[in-house]
Amino acid sequence: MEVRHATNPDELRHMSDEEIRARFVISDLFTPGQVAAVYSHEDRMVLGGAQPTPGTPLTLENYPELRAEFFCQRRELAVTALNGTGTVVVDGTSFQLSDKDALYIGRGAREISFEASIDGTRFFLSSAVSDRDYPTTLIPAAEALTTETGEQEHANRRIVRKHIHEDGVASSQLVLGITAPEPGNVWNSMPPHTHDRRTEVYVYFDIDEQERVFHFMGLPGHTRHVALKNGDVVISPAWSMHFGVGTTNYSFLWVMAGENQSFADMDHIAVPQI
Ligand SMILES: O=C(O)C(=O)C[C@H](O)C(=O)CO
Repeated sequence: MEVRHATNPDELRHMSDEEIRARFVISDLFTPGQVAAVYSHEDRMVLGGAQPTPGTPLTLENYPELRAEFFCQRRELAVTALNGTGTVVVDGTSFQLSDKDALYIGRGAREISFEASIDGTRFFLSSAVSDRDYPTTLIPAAEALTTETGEQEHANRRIVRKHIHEDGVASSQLVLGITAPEPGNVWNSMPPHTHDRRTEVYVYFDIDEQERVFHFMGLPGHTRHVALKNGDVVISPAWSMHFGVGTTNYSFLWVMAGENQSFADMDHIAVPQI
């Protein structure tokens, strides 16, 4: 498993475009027939992708970097179907996931495998260290806590769906949801914000091959951007703003881990300060 180190905000200003991508962007999580994972020292999150081909299940391995007896020995894990339909089997119990459903898997689960019902099914994996055993629970997209935010005149009207959150399925650290700008709207997470108590990771998806999302990061007054394609992941350290604009409509999964689980605990940055 690749290991990514944590970053000091002062470093970002001096990093080349290539160094920024190498530190914060993960572009190769989804390969047919494989599970891939990256360990980030930002709040010790593990981010992964599983893309099984129908008829050939994949198993989550116990990566040596974890120095654990099994992956979830000290960790909780969220598995989200970005696209497609499939089954996640946890210690012999099967959970059916379709488009944008999430499965919370509590600490202590030993055997985890992924099966696809259709070609192109992609499961995104996000994991954080857990201090308790919470029950494994399926959160269908239709049961996510759904709110609408933003304004058409700012091209940022969007639907925010919260799957794992403070008032929903219990977890130790993970908070997870999926946001989709409404048709004709392209900006996300505006006005920008930081939350010094949590790392946040975005996965952009539902994007055609010829389109891109430009994702901004950094401190107010010192932003950098990365151009992202379908399935790309970007890590935002707790100190970093995180917002983006697409050349088209798109969806993104966001997942946080850290000191607290309070979605509202954020510091907004006014647009002129960006
Ligand atoms: O579009 C939005 O606004 C979001 O989805 C915000 C993310 O959930 C986020 O960055 C929470 O910190």
